[in-house]
Amino acid sequence: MVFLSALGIMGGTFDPVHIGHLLAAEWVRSEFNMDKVVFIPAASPPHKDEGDMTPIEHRYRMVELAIQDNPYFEISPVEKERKGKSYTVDTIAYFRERYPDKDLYFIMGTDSLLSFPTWKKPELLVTLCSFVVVSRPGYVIPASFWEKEGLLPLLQPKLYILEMPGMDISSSEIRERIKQGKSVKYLLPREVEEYIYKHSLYRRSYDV
Ligand SMILES: Nc1ncnc2c1ncn2[C@@H]1O[C@H](COP(=O)(O)OP(=O)(O)OP(=O)(O)O)[C@@H](O)[C@H]1O
Ligand SMILES: O=C(O)c1ccc[n+]([C@@H]2O[C@H](COP(=O)([O-])O)[C@@H](O)[C@H]2O)c1
Repeated sequence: MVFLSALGIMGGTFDPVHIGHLLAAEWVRSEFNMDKVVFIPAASPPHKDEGDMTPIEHRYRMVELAIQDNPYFEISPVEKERKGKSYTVDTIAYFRERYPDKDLYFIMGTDSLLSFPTWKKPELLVTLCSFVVVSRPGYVIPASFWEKEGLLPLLQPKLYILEMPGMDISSSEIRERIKQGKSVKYLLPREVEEYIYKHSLYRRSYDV
């Protein structure tokens, strides 16, 4: 039996999931020799306006379709099923309890790291897992970020910064392109693209 102990957790709004997300998860998995990466679509992302957000059922299904060909990728409904805001500290506490012996790594892009000090209970969160931050075109960590007192000394020992091939892709750009009738081919998996057209996502209000 192979002993595998590192688990990656990739949270996101995934509206829709795209190849930037998938590459980040696979890059980190491979670099850290993780046994799997669990994708967690957030039902109610704390920092995002839910007004025009696609219903979680669609976003969740698109992630299922996107990861189906990668045996190392899984999806969890933990935030889909939880009421209220999808706070990462609650999600990681759940995984910590479920996998007491595993090293947990929360995977995120540089933009997420920059907002990290404003997340719910960041001082508790840093005690529950480590963090892998992947590079993202357009986002740099300013020197002043490292000068913040209080949280940073706690975060830094648990933080890994990883360069990955730059993917200047965002869900918002994909949504905008679809709205304008432009191609999104190769920006996301074909199955996800087909799902979007089949359900007329990003063009009108949605029925689940
Ligand atoms: N192109 C990318 N390169 C690296 N990391 C990314 C990329 N796109 C998203 N991420 C990271 O994936 C996580 C989930 O991102 P999210 O679902 O909000 O996608 P997004 O493309 O940033 O969406 P939106 O454009 O709607 O804000 C975040 O931690 C984010 O930093
Ligand atoms: O817990 C928080 O306070 C918190 C605040 C902002 C973002 N997050 C998480 O960070 C991940 C990326 O967020 P987003 O908004 O870029 O999709 C996702 O899993 C969010 O739930 C978490």
